[in-house]
Amino acid sequence: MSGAQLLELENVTRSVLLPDDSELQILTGIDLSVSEGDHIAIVGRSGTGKSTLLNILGLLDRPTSGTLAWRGTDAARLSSRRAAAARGRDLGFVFQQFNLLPGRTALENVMAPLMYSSGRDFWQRRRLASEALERVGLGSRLDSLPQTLSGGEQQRVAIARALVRRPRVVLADEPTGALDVATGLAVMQLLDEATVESGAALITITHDSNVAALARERFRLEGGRLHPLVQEVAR
Ligand SMILES: Nc1ncnc2c1ncn2[C@@H]1O[C@H](COP(=O)(O)OP(=O)(O)OP(=O)(O)O)[C@@H](O)[C@H]1O
Repeated sequence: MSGAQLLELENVTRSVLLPDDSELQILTGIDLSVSEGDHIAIVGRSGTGKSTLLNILGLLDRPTSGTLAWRGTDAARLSSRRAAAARGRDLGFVFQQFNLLPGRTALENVMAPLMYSSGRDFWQRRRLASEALERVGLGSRLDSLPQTLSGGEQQRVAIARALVRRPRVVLADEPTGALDVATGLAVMQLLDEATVESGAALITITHDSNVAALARERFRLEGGRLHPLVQEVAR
């Protein structure tokens, strides 16, 4: 069952001005409600605006029109300080290419987001990071460097890093895109379980319908809008 509402998009559009002064309409009317415990998958062909939508959901970009509310407050009214705090603490990101710091151990990578926190999160960063790595099954690889880990293991480090501050929403952009099918599904299952366990909402952007099938709500982004997707995958 869904918990408190976190993000709400109403009739959100996003367009950009091209060099010839014409306007490219990328998103034409997005309605989406995201609550605690949700797992939403958004699929769509290349160039349909998935990254554009993810940037808006991650408070990195603003809609051209329509409203985006973050925990009941219109994001346009959030001070830049509150928006930055939400991005740092309440939103976790997982990327296709893992984006781990090379030359830093798994533990140091997961501790990195806690370096900017205060209180318990800062002082207990080593313990919190090692617990997060244990949760993703990497308790024995704390001192491993990313280049000595497999792709699936690197993505699990990235998941531990995304979850270590206990975000309210995790945004995953093609999280299985650099992994083989079996590893990708295992990583996705882990990401789903870990977010459910921490009570966060998970939004997965993917072009892989098997990955999308793990989500509890699915949409296809097409023509600048989200269309509910019925289960269409046999596994
Ligand atoms: N700042 C910009 N200026 C011009 N065009 C842009 C800009 N941002 C996005 N676009 C265009 O808008 C469309 C949607 O881009 P977006 O990156 O959101 O798509 P996507 O679905 O994430 O694609 P992919 O799956 O290939 O990453 C693309 O055609 C892109 O070229």
